[in-house]
Amino acid sequence: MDAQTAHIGVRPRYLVIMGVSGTGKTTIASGLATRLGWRFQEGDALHPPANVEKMSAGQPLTDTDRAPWLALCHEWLRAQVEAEQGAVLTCSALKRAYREQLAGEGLPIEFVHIDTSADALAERLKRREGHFMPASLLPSQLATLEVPGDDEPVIRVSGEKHPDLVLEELIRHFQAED
Ligand SMILES: Nc1ncnc2c1ncn2[C@@H]1O[C@H](COP(=O)(O)OP(=O)(O)O)[C@@H](O)[C@H]1O
Ligand SMILES: O=C(O)[C@H](O)[C@@H](O)[C@H](O)[C@H](O)COP(=O)(O)O
Repeated sequence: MDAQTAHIGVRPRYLVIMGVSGTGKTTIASGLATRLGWRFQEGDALHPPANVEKMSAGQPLTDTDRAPWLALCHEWLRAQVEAEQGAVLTCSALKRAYREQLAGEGLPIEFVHIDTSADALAERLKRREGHFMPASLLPSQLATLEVPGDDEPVIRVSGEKHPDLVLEELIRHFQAED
């Protein structure tokens, strides 16, 4: 545990910040990593180029498209667990089977599901600049999402509060559990 983490009083965790496009994964994950001194990986950056081309062209990914991406996400998580270094990954992790793949080999992964209304998401994606994901893919993202069940290791937060409030809520949750 480094000085910053010790100060906040949160033990290292291995988090996947999940949810549909535009829900705030990057915003929350990068904020957590900065505040807690943990490693951060943008899951979008692990997509094979063919996946990015497909999404950019407005086509939803299939299970087959996602398989190599999820494998890379899993590898990144495994390396962080081996290093015993707190870590935060963004990954939509839309289906239960994807979450099982991410946490495979018994990794102690926790998912943070950011839930945001379809209307707010559509508005955000329309306004977001410099990202390959078009707003037109939102309906397929929402249709594909399998909301994590109570039997899954998930922390649920609303993505409609200010990001600073979401970060405070999560850090308080971690402090209370440690
Ligand atoms: N809680 C929030 N309230 C309002 N806007 C937000 C919030 N979280 C993120 N945003 C904005 O919404 C857009 C999508 O956020 P982003 O973090 O890129 O989501 P994701 O990584 O899930 O696609 C960005 O323009 C971001 O600034
Ligand atoms: O599984 C998928 O269909 C994609 O991975 C998708 O869920 C993801 O959301 C994109 O990578 C867009 O990136 P943002 O989520 O950052 O908008």
